[in-house]
Amino acid sequence: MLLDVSGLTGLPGGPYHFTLAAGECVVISGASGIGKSLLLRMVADLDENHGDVSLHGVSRASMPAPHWRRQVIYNPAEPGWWAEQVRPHMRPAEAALALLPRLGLQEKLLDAPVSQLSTGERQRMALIRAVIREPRVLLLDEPSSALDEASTLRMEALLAQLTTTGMGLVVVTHNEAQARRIAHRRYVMTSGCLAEIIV
Ligand SMILES: Nc1ncnc2c1ncn2[C@@H]1O[C@H](COP(=O)(O)OP(=O)(O)OP(=O)(O)O)[C@@H](O)[C@H]1O
Repeated sequence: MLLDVSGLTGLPGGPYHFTLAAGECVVISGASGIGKSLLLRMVADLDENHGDVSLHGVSRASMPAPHWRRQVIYNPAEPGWWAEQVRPHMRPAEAALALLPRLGLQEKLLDAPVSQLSTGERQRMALIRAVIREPRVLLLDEPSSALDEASTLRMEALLAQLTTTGMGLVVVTHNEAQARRIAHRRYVMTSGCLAEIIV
């Protein structure tokens, strides 16, 4: 199993259990405020949490936190940026250049200040920023919340291609049509547990 989450507890409650295979896209949905973002943050080890989380059978507890976070990347709906321009965030830059047109973004945006990008442009740039780091698992929190339909479909096509490389995706979305399009398996989060639903 690529990712195995067992008995995970923390601020949103729990214990939560779920699995993710290599090349799989798992969608998590649930009521607003139930704790989906906090769950993803716990998996990425960004907030205090307890439980067993492993990657390819290797326990998260056995590796330094930065090593875990390079392999399991959390991408929030409204990502943070640490430099003024877009380009310094893009390493390696060549990989970013190749992905820009896939998401309908112009190359000149790399040299724009982050603050001048539209919300949807920032959201797509942040996805590229995460993808080019080649994580084994990408945790995506409402990745198309700021996107129009055409951009959403382009983003979904990229996600599908990523799964063919073996990357595992966990996607939180409120968009039911999107969940049906992209999910290999689905969970619904209710207070205290994740229930797998048949797709
Ligand atoms: N750092 C925090 N400390 C305390 N409570 C928090 C913290 N962050 C979030 N919460 C609360 O925890 C609950 C779950 O938040 P979370 O953002 O995970 O919900 P969500 O399921 O992702 O919601 P949505 O679908 O609206 O994005 C909310 O009631 C939120 O106010």
